[in-house]
Amino acid sequence: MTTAVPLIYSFPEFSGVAEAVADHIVAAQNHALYGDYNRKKSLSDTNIASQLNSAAESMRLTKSVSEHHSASGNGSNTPSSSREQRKKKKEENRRFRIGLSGGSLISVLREGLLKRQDVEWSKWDVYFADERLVPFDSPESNYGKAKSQIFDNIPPEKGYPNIFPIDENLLNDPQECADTYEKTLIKGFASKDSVKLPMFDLILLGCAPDGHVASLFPNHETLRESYAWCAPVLNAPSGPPTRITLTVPVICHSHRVMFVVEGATKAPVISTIMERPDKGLPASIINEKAAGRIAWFVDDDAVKDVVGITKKRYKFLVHSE
Ligand SMILES: O=C1O[C@H](COP(=O)(O)O)[C@@H](O)[C@H](O)[C@H]1O
Repeated sequence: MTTAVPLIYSFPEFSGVAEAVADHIVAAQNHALYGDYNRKKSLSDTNIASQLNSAAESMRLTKSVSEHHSASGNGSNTPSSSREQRKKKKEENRRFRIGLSGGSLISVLREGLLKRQDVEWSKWDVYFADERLVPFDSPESNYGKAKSQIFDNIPPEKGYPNIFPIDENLLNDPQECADTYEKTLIKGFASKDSVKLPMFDLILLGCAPDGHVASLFPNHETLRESYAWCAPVLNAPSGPPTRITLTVPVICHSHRVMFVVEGATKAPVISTIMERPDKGLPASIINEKAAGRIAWFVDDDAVKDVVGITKKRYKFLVHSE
């Protein structure tokens, strides 16, 4: 039985969810890139380091994963100016590393993110929380959907993210596909130092009516995977049967985890997640293990059956430009 009480932000309409989700993502982006939720684009400010709060800074330093910092070391006049240059270079090379789910989440992101001016797309590394093993041009492909609905619609002048889809040649071999995706993660998160788990800045999750999260299905053995970063799924009970998914330890190691769920069809499962954590649905497991770093963004329909939860009023973190 969990004692974790997640933050739940509820909105009357889809547009409210989309707006708040986008704000939360941009805040996470700014925090990852600049250590400050409200940091605006300019990188020329060499005092940026003083604006990093100590928690964010120590987090970055200790995790010491693949921040692609090639120390410049040239042209420095004094020790302090070369230190400044190295610091600046490091700041310029910072990436916002996000894990994306598919499904209904994609339209929320499309609605919320594309209209914003402060998404620094070119600094995003986009991985997938799960993927269905179907061709990218199938409407069932999480990558395909995200690409056609979001990434292909980013105005060119706003830059383009680094996107890491699965290897489309491995659709018939779920184990190999999962292993290969794990290697992609290792390259992105642990190329310099070995790390036990990758630490995403943010993982975005949906939740299906049957309670599955990413491609972690209720009662499936992948829920208990404690070693692999990425696991194959062979017999999903709904949608495409073969998939790969990030594992529970990886999701729960993320700096932040966001659930985005809307619609009355989700009301029964949300009520089970919130009121019967002992049922062990995947979302309840994540609520428990990532306690303190989880926020739910829902519409009122999705939480209409839940009694006795405290819904928070969302306070926008990023000042609009
Ligand atoms: O199969 C999947 O379903 C979940 C939930 O999707 P939704 O449309 O009910 O929000 C999704 O998060 C996951 O990425 C997807 O592969």
